[in-house]
Amino acid sequence: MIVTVTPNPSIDRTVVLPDALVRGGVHRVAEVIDQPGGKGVNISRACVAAGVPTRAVFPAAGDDPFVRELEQLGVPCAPVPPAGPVRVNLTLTEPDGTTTKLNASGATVSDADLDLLARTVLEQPAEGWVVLAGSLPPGAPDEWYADLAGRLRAGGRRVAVDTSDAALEAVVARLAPGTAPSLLKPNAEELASVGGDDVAALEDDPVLVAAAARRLVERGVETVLATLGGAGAVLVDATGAWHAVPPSTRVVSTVGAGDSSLFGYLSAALAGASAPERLAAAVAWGSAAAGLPGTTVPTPSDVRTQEVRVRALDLPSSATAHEGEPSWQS
Ligand SMILES: O=P(O)(O)OC[C@@]1(O)O[C@H](CO)[C@@H](O)[C@@H]1O
Repeated sequence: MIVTVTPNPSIDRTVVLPDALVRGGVHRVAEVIDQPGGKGVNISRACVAAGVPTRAVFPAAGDDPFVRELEQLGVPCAPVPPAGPVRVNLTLTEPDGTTTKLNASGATVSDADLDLLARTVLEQPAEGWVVLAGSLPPGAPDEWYADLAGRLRAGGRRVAVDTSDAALEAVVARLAPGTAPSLLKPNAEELASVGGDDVAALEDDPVLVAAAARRLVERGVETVLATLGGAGAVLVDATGAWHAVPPSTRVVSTVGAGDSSLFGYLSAALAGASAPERLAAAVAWGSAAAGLPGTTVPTPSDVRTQEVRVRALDLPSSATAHEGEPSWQS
C-alpha cells in the first residue's frame, strides 16, 4: 500500500504549443489538457496504473470535481474538508520537450485544517509507505512535513518525502536517526540547496550528487534518491551508492517525471527489489513519464527497465566512480 499525502493538490492545465515559445508573442495552441495533479496525487495515479494499492489524502471538499475526476480514474481518495478550490497549475510544452511551469500558490489552510489532515494521515493503514509530497499550501508552517514525518516514523511507518524550499529545509534541519524520513527524493537543485552545493556542479557529476546524498544518509535518512532529469538518478543508502542512466527518450513533458520515479522506486521496494533494482525502476518510470504529454503517468507497458544502465559508485574520501563494468545492470 502506498498512501500519498498532497497538502497542495492541483489541476494541471497543459497548453501544448505547436512551435517554440516566444516571450511576449501571441501563440495559437495545439491542445489544452486538464489533469488532476500534485505530486502525491500523481504517485497514486501511477499506483492505479500499475495495480499497487493506494490512497490519496489531500485537502478538498468531498464534492469537489477534482475528487470525482480522480475517482473516475480509479484512485481511492481521502479528501479532507474544509478546503478552498484546488489551484490550477499551468504547463507550457514546446515541440522539443521544453516544459515551462507556472504553479499557483493554492488555497489557504488553517491550523484546524492541517490538524485534521495530519490525523487522517496517521489513521491510514500502517503497512507499506506514506509519501509526503509537493509544496505546502499558504497557511501551513514550514515544519509541517518535518513534524508529520517524525510522528509517522516514531509510529514505525516508512515515510518518503519529496518537497522543496523551506519545507525541505525544515525536514533536513530536523534530521535525526529514528525520526528522519526513510527516503528523501530531491532533484539536483533541491539537494544543492540543502547541502550548500553548487547546482551546476551537481548536475554535471553523479559522484558529487552521491557525496551530497551521503551526508543526508549520515544524518539519519535511510535512502536518498536524487533525480537528475535526463542524466538519470543517484541512489545512496548505508550499503552503497549507484547511478542509473535512462534509455534514450523523446521528451514530451517533464511534469510528473519525478513523481513517477518515486513511484517506480517504491513499487520496486514493496516487491523486495535490491537497491540497484529499485534505482533502475525509478529511472525507467521517470523517463517513461517524460515521454508522455502533460501530467500523464505511464503504465507498466511504457516502462523500459531493462534498458536502464546502473553502475555502482565508489564513495570513499577519494569520491571517484568506478569506470569499469557496471556491477549490476537491469
Ligand atoms: O507546487 P508543487 O506542489 O511543488 O508542485 C506541483 C506540481 O508541479 O507537481 C507535480 C509534478 O511533480 C504537478 O502535478 C504539479 O502541478
